[in-house]
Amino acid sequence: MSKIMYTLTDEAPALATQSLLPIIKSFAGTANIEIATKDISLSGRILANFPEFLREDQRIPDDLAVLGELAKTPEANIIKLPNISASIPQLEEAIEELRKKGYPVPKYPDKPKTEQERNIKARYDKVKGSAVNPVLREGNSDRRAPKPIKNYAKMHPHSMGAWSSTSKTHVATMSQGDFRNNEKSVTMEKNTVLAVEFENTKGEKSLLKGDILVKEGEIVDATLLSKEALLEFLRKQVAEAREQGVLFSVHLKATMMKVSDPIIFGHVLKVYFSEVFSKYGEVFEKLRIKANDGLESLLEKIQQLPEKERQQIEQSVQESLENGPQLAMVNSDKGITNLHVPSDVIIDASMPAMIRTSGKMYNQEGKLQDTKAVIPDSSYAGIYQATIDFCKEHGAFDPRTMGTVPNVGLMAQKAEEYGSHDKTFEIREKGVVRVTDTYTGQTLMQHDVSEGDIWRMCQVKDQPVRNWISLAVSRARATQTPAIFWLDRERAHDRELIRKVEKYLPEENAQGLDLQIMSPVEATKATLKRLKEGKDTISVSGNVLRDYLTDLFPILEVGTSAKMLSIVPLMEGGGLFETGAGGSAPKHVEQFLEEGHLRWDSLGEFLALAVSLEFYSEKNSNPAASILAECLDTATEDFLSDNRSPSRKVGELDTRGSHFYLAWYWAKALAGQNKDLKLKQIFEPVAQLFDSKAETILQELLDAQGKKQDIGGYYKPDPSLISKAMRPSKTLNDILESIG
Ligand SMILES: NC(=O)C1=CN([C@@H]2O[C@H](COP(=O)(O)OP(=O)(O)OC[C@H]3O[C@@H](n4cnc5c(N)ncnc54)[C@H](OP(=O)(O)O)[C@@H]3O)[C@@H](O)[C@H]2O)C=CC1
Ligand SMILES: O=C(O)CCC(=O)C(=O)O
Ligand SMILES: [Mg+2]
Repeated sequence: MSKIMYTLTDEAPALATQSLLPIIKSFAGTANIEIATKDISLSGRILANFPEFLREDQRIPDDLAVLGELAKTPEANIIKLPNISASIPQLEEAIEELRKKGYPVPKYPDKPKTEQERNIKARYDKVKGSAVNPVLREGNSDRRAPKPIKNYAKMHPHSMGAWSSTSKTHVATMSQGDFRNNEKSVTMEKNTVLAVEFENTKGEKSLLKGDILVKEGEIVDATLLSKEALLEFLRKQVAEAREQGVLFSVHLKATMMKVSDPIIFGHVLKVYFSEVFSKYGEVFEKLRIKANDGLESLLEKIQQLPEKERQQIEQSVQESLENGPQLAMVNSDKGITNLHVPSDVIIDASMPAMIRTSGKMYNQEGKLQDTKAVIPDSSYAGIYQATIDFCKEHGAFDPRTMGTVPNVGLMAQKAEEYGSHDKTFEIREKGVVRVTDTYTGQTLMQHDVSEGDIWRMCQVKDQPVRNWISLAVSRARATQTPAIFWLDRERAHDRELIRKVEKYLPEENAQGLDLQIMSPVEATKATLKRLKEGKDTISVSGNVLRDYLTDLFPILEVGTSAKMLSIVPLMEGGGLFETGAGGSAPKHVEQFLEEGHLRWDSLGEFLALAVSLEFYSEKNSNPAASILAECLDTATEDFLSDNRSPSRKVGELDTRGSHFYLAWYWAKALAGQNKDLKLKQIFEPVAQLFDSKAETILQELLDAQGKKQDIGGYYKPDPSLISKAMRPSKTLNDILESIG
């Protein structure tokens, strides 16, 4: 019998799991469904990758690899919660914590010298950044706001900052020398093997990457971001932000684009703090300070210096901050700027949050201010400027009346930019990079490059593209909603993709459907206009826009992407059910540790579980699973209409209390249905117990708040401590224990 796999991840979702999973297990058990857990947390991934450093009893299986294999089978039924996509500083912190706990995993060798160090670094590089999603996503993405969620937002609109037509907020993006403008793209005519080679000005050749297997019909792109053009652009933006009196902010995806974007982030830091780096560059070199890791890491590492030298550098940093444009802040109270940590400001969440907040970000005084949002590469930056322009002209959106924008996203098999990490290179010297066909020796694409340029190659296979087109058509048909393919005829890669859309669409049953192709900027304008009028439009997009749009629209429409239904129909027939499109919200953990109040909203988990149970029912001919799913959906609707989501404030309902309400409503729905009398019989007494004990349970849960929590770690907390912290109601635990 197949199982439902529930993932153990990090931070707030991992905490929430401690309280929600026992409920899920008790309920699912009544229909003989086994819920198994798989550890894909950052610490779990580290431990699984270094068995030879660990004692026998410390070793753990590589659960991510197991799930990755499972995802390629029709049996897969995986509920995937958000996990940390670690930046280098996060990875180093996690390693440090594990070592302190007696797990002797190696340190991260940032400049490996020996063969062994290179091997260790390669293994860590597999763990860092977005290391989980690409492995599990063996299908394309279908993300949408379910009806009850939209209805809830209409009834209880979240706050939306007003927009002024005089807002100075804008996006700054490159007009030449960036990935978009240098892109070349080809579609493979047959299966073959490619290589990426570099030739310097002396004619010396070296292999950057060989053995790249490509299939017939696969689209392959190559492009580069010129360091010179980037630096010139950044210098101009820093100066301009100061003149314009707006905040300076940079929005990247240093987590997911784990090779290119930390380098770009490092350049931003070096340009903003150019005087600091020109004065103390050599000291930094000695201390192994890397601009890519951010200002916080720099300030930490200079602590090793003698006091006087350290103070001089701190003084110089302070002067740069005073002389430069004001930086947008991540946390004004603590003085954490946009440039402190590369993973603090992540574009998919940060730009929508800014747009929702009147186009403003926080300044050093903790006040909201207009900002220059620097998004160096121009491939997708235009959608945000178009949204800002729309809000300046028409004012903020109104959640009570606006439509919805579901997304069908191309992402299977490491599609496009998100699969480029092993083919991204920071160029060492002037020369040429070529993509060649190993069999014929033919050069498919080539670029002149200079020292520091970031060159990359991306791939997308034909089968995922066909599947994506099919999925778009089936969503458009199922909902009778117009769909727009966000593809840019001015971009080399998109032109190849458009050829496929034009070729495969006629093979689909697309008659009578409104399907169009528009450039991202045009698509944004058309979609926003309809959205404002209360009309729905499906966005059909590539992988990066999938990521951006599935935060942008949900955050505007329903206040957060955590409430999205996020389904990945796996290409081999299994199902991957992601929870929300949001991440793991580190600040939620901070609040929990300080005040014993967790405000993680598990709506994404509830929605994912319902579709997973439904899928289970079909796959295993288990009608009881379908009843559980149906009643869970009813419970979720009641949960929403009674407003049982966690509050932000200590002393009010938190994640644990919200889980209790879900269990209560779910039991009531199961007791109230008449399709499965066995389930009815089981849940009638449970519902009665919940009715009579609700007050006690809620009080027990409330009593647990208001004090500091010790969970014995951040990346690898102590399981018994988190379980104790997240399950403080004995009454509730006993009832759950008694079910079935
Ligand atoms: N699929 C995945 O595995 C993903 C993982 N990540 C990872 O998550 C971490 C944080 O990323 P970040 O970009 O800050 O994005 P997050 O989505 O974690 O946070 C953005 C904001 O969204 C709100 N939010 C999101 N989900 C919930 C929820 N369930 N309950 C309540 N509020 C929620 C919070 O805003 P507010 O406080 O205003 O309520 C939060 O601060 C990183 O480590 C990143 O790598 C990020 C995206 C996806
Ligand atoms: O994998 C990641 O790092 C983030 C994924 C993400 O943001 C998304 O899929 O929406
Ligand atoms: Mg995202």
